[in-house]
Amino acid sequence: MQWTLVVPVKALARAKSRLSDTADDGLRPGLALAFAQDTVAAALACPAVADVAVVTDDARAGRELAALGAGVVADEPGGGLNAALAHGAAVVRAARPESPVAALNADLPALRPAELARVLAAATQFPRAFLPDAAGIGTTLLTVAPGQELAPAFGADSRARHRASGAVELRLDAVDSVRQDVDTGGDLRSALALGVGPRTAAVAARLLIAGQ
Ligand SMILES: Nc1nc2c(ncn2[C@@H]2O[C@H](COP(=O)(O)OP(=O)(O)OP(=O)(O)O)[C@@H](O)[C@H]2O)c(=O)[nH]1
Ligand SMILES: C=C(OP(=O)(O)O)C(=O)O
Repeated sequence: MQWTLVVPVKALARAKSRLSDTADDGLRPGLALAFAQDTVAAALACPAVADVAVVTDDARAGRELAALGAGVVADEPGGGLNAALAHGAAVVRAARPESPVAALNADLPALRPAELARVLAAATQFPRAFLPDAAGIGTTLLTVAPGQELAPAFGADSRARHRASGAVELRLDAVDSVRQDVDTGGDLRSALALGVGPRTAAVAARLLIAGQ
């Protein structure tokens, strides 16, 4: 079974505001882009993934992620994360109605293709399923079988909201790379400890050199 992934990417100039203590305004857009590049590259390297559609209004992010092999869907609703995901899911559904769809956050710089494959394999058993983030409060991945609505409820307390919506919580060990989203400096240290992709590693080295 091969999945279509929908990956939302916020405008880089506004992205990752909670990392402002770790990366200043000059470096943060590049750091957010590096997270997205490492996330998308790992997703495209996953044998369970047929294609990746990035939903973004950011021209630079769209160009760089298309260069990796992702499709790009314009964030036409411009109504925030869940509107972007619902729109992206509708667009990919129109092209591939028989494919299961997963929404995956773009801030998973340590993502490993084999771990993503295990999560998606577990999700195939359920009409809708999700994976909680490393903090246990949010969500990094929401999946939906063909013919079902994605009904994304990302944002504050999304683990509880996805559970309340009837999605099945995936309980898996050893998939830390799929859970480790990066919102804060502490999250970035955790991701670096897991081992990040090459683009994030390069920007993180510049952060260290700059003494931030
Ligand atoms: N297309 C799109 N993606 C979004 C939007 N808001 C957030 N995202 C993406 O959704 C995912 C999860 O978002 P957050 O972890 O809150 O990231 P963020 O909004 O950059 O971080 P903060 O500014 O610190 O809240 C990331 O992949 C973001 O790039 C949006 O309005 N449109
Ligand atoms: C959007 C989410 O991520 P974060 O908590 O990283 O903003 C979420 O967990 O639903």
